[in-house]
Amino acid sequence: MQHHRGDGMWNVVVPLKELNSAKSRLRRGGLDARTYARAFALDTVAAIRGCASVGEIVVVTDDREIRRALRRFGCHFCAQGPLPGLNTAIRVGRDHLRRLFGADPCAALVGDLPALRSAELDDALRIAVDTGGQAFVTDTSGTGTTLLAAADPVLLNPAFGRGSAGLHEKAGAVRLAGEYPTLSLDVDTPAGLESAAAYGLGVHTTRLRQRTPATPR
Ligand SMILES: Nc1nc2c(ncn2[C@@H]2O[C@H](COP(=O)(O)OP(=O)(O)OP(=O)(O)O)[C@@H](O)[C@H]2O)c(=O)[nH]1
Ligand SMILES: C[C@H](OP(=O)(O)O)C(=O)O
Repeated sequence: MQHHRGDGMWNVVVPLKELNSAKSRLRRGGLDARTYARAFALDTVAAIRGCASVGEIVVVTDDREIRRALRRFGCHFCAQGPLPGLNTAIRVGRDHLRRLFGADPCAALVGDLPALRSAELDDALRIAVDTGGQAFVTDTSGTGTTLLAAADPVLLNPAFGRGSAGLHEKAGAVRLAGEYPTLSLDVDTPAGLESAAAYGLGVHTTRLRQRTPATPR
């Protein structure tokens, strides 16, 4: 077992698709999806890194540019491996963290939360640890999931995708009922980007949005 930042702290998995295929709904909305996906990843991981309760971060991606861009945050990196899909990626990250760091609590976050505030994630993780099992935060629609956390990493069993909130709940995960406006705000569409901007985007997405036209094609 290696030394790490803080025994008992949360370790976090962030799955990130290859930039060329990421954020197809933004692309269909006329935005430069590749560049936005990269900025979202940077802002999401910067906010996670800013959490007092987070120890290690593992990013699961096959994208070399993302790895290069995120190196500054001291992340670990895993390749997706032979099997496709978001849940596979999260399981790969979870297992990597368990191998390296043992039984510390483990959370998975989507990588498209450009307005995420560290204090909000810290709050959610503090409540999640008390559940003793799995806990989750929904997206703004209430049907998707942005955070799945497990006090014991063996219990982290991701079912992300359409209707994931219901699936996580059915599996016994506790729906965190607090106010998590920036943790809930995964950006999939140009309208989602505008909602996130109302809360205050991270620096990378802010800069990009200032450079690119505000009105989608
Ligand atoms: N490593 C990995 N990450 C994934 C995969 N699918 C989705 N993700 C990541 O999971 C998070 C949530 O994904 P989505 O909201 O579906 O985002 P997306 O797939 O980029 O967007 P759409 O193309 O519009 O569905 C984002 O951080 C994605 O980069 C996958 O197959 N592998
Ligand atoms: C990852 C997925 O979200 P979406 O693809 O709808 O953003 C989910 O909510 O589990």
